[in-house]
Amino acid sequence: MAKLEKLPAEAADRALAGLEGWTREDGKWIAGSYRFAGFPAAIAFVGRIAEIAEELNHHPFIAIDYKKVTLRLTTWHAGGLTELDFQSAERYNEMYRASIAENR
Ligand SMILES: C[C@H](O)[C@H](O)[C@H]1CNC2=NC(N)=NC(=O)C2=N1
Repeated sequence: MAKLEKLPAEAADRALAGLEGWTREDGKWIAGSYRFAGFPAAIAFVGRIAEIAEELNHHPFIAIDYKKVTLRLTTWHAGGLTELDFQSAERYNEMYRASIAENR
């Protein structure tokens, strides 16, 4: 399936089942939150999100709430969820897991 082709609902639900910690907000968005030791760590993570978003040319909505960062993803051009949303979310999960491992 082309990366920017809107996924049918059941395909999106299947992709979501394999994506730890993310939920669907409505038919068009997925959302995931990450918690950090403090505000500086949250901001550092946002900087790394920006690098991945630029690499993928796929940009999340980012909410920073002190030690918590919430990302929301949709594919504007497709008017809903595409594989790129799930691939992006998986990259952010991988980056978060690595950042937690680093700080042990
Ligand atoms: C021109 C540029 O490739 C497009 O505007 C990209 C940029 N980042 C994007 N981000 C997201 N979330 N959806 C898009 O459709 C999208 N399109």
